Amino acid sequence: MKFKKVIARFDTDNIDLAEEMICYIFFSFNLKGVICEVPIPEPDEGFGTRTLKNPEHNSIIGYLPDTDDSDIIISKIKKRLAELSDMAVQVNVLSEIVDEKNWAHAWKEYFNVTRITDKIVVKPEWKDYTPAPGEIIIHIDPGMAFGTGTHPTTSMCLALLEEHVTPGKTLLDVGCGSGILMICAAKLGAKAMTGIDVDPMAVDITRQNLEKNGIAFDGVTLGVATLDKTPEIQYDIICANIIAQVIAPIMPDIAARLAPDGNAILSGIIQERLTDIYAALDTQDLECVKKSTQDEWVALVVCRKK
Ligand SMILES: C[S@@+](CC[C@H](N)C(=O)[O-])C[C@H]1O[C@@H](n2cnc3c(N)ncnc32)[C@H](O)[C@@H]1O
Repeated sequence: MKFKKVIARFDTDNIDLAEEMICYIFFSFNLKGVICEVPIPEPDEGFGTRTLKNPEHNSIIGYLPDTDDSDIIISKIKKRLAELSDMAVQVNVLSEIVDEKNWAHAWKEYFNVTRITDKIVVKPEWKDYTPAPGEIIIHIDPGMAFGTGTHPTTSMCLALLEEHVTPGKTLLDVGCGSGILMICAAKLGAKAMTGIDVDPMAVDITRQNLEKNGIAFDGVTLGVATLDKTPEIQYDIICANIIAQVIAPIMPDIAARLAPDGNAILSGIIQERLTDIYAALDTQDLECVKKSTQDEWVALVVCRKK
């Protein structure tokens, strides 16, 4: 099958805000395999055996099946992206036709072994890494789904999972992407886990990655669904690494599934949207007990008000 690769190359002083806005527009047009490419410093020496290729530009890339409608969709995307100039984000959109087999692996050259904490390391399947005693290695092949651990929103969630998951805890991951958070939780001892995503490809990739990491499937439920269509079971930990515009409206559904002493880890939030999230927490009698930040991104740990 052929796809249209859509590249939004952008220039701005606020890269995180631009990433969030462009990803939101890409998701709203149902683009698949959305990745953010921004120039980053070289990884620590000794991580992996190959040199990372650093992108030259800030770009968000996504894919659309190449159908009769794809050019119309791209022109609508261009129109929405042009409106970002009001927020001092200049976007230039390029598109090209690619074969699925070519693009599905193109991003791999940017993904290296990534240390998240002293204990947690994310390792792409095709890289070498010898674990130190006691390290948790997350083997990941995100395929077309989001979640390599290199993005601040994911790495903050992984670090917060290390603080909150103890053996036997139950977990719900809203927007499981590559399954990276579920794998981390399972390796920290979580037992019953549910992962949902609106993207069927992400759910497939999560299933494959759980298998690659030797995570037993009894106690694991995966589904292509939104949270309101997911059974109202209570979980000790709920993760939602999406974006603030998605998280704030589903706060009642999150609250309904949070165990009395449970914690929700909310990520994918940029500083500018924090007040929307705090307002949504308030309506559900939830409060923030920890705030992590990396660049412009924020991840919150929330619980019921005591
Ligand atoms: C930023 S990625 C996070 C992936 C992974 N959990 C991580 O932390 O790296 C967000 C994921 O949420 C999914 N998503 C977007 N809106 C959603 C919604 N309303 N309900 C469930 N999943 C959603 C996307 O398809 C995507 O896979």
